[in-house]
Amino acid sequence: MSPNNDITTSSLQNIDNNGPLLSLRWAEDRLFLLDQRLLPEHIEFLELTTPEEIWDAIASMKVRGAPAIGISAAYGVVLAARIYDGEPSGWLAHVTKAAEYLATSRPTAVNLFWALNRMKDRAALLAEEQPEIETRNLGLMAEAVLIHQEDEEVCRLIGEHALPLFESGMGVLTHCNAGGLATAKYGTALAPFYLAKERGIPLKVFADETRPVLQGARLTAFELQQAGIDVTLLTDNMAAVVMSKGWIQAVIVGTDRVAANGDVANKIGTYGVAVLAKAHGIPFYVASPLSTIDLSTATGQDIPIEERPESEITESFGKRTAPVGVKVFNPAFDVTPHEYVTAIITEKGIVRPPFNTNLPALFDK
Ligand SMILES: CSC[C@@H](O)[C@@H](O)C(=O)COP(=O)(O)O
Repeated sequence: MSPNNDITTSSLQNIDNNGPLLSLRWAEDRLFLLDQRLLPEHIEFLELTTPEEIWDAIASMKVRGAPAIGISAAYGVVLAARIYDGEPSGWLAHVTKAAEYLATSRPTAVNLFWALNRMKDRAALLAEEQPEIETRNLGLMAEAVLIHQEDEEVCRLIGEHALPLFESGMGVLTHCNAGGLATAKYGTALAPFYLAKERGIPLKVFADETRPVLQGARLTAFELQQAGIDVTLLTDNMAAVVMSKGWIQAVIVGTDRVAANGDVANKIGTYGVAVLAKAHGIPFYVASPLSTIDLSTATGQDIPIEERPESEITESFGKRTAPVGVKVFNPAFDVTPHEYVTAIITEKGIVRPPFNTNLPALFDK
């Protein structure tokens, strides 16, 4: 069934003809979450009302992409607080425990911990200043909404800073999905493509399909096509050939965590793309909100890399595609060493090497 035949009433409210499909929406005391596992075949929104449901949606990648999982987890804390029916003296411990539980859903994207820390800090202040549980819960709600709204603005700014890097007619390769679906709106790596479209600047986007769970094919190709952006889908092993043909003038990807020295964790396969870009003299850009920069992690070697179930590799296209019992290695992310990164584009502007001094400077401004 084509996606357009399958759009439900609730999803229609999320489609704005000039922009991307929104992956998250808070309404009616619940989180409406676009189930990204079902794309591009079905556009279906889940209605989540408990922290356990949010934990499961993050762990099973119904919601994915660093900023989107941070926002979802923040709403998870709101839902946990609303369930609390004890004395005001136990409220903070309950909320903190819920945040710690939500933090166990996925290990690599630092936005998850960043958002949960913000919620915990807010909860601590509210517990100090507000005697009423209801007022505290409203305060937590306001913080989650702020995290959500700020992300949209941050993504738009990343797009504004990145756009001048791309000239009219350029071919730009991206890996995984760092688009509107992975964020509140616009995305990080895909934000300049939306702005280019708005301003009539033609770009040719090449999307790697991104094995094993195909975020490039299912999500990036889908959302760019929906927005009328010129996108060509490639399998991951075609990146070298399109670069050698001279079709790619830049690479831009998102990230799950940037270490203090500029090493970048992103979807498995990103490192290979960066090495290929260097071999072909093509700039390799990383779009990253400040919330994804983790100065407390010294280098990429210190970033925890999630390993996902073997079935993501042994079962594809709805059937078994590898022998039963074969050994499998399935890391969800890799680390691109900073020497392959031409620049990191943030909401505060473009950061170039040396990253170990230029990244901390971003937080002083
Ligand atoms: C703006 S999203 C940045 C990253 O989170 C994205 O590139 C990515 O690697 C997502 O991985 P996923 O496993 O789909 O959550």
